[in-house]
Amino acid sequence: MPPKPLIAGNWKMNGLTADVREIGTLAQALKDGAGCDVAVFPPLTLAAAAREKAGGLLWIGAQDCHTKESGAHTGDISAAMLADMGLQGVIVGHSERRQDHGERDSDVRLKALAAHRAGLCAIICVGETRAEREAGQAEAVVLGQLAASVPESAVPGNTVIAYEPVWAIGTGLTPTQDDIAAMHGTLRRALTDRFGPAAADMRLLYGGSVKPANAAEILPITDVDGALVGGASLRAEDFLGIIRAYDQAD
Ligand SMILES: O=C(CO)COP(=O)(O)O
Repeated sequence: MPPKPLIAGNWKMNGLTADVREIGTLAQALKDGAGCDVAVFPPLTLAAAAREKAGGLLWIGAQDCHTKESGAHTGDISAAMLADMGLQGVIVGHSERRQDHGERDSDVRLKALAAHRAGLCAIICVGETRAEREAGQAEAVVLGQLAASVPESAVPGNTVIAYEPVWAIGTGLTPTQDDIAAMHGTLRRALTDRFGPAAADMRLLYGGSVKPANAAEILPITDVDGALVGGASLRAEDFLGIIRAYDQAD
C-alpha cells in the first residue's frame, strides 16, 4: 500500500490577515474527509490564526526554522518555538531559501534534525536547476542533495521529501510524466538503500507548477505521494481543485 497522499500548500511570502479565511473554507470543505492529508504552510504571522481556523482538519506548518533550539539569533525562529505554537511541520531546504539565503545541504540537514528533535515533520526539498537538467546532471544533483540533507533520524512519520525542479517553480512548466516517474523512482530507491523497507512509507511529493488543470495527470504517477503547491494553494478554490483529484481517483 502506498502511503496516504499529502497535498501541501506553501504560501511563501504571501497573505495578510484577511487571507486566513481561505483556511476556513478549506476546513469546511474537508469536514467530510478527503482522499489525502492536507497541509498549509502560511507565513508565520498567520500561523496561529490559521491553526485555529483549521480546526484540526488540516495541518498547519512553517516555511523554515533555525538549526538551534534557542539563543542569540536575532530574527530567527526555532523548531521548538514552532512546536510550542502547535504547528505540525516545517519546510526545510526550499530552493528559494537555498538561493536567497545560501542554505547548503548541511544546513538543511541540521534544520531537519532540529525539526525532528522538536517533534515536527520536516518537509525536505530537493531539486535541480534548468542548467543542471540540460547538462544531464539532474539525477546526480538530486541524489546528492537527498543524501546530504536527510538526517539519520528520518522515519516516515517525521519526514516528507519534496522533489521540486527549480525551473518548474512558478513558471507554468512541468517535467514530463516519464521524467517525474523516473526521478521519484530514483528517490525511492535511494531512500530504500539507506532506510530499508520503511522508505516505502516515506511520502515523496512533487512540486512545481501543480494546478487543478494538471493535478489529475501528475498525482497518479507511481511514487508520487502528493504535491507541494505554491501559487495554486493561495485560494481555497484552486487548492481544493487539486485535493479533489484524489476523490475522483477513488
Ligand atoms: O515552490 C513551490 C512549492 O514549494 C511550487 O510553487 P508553484 O506551485 O507556484 O510553482
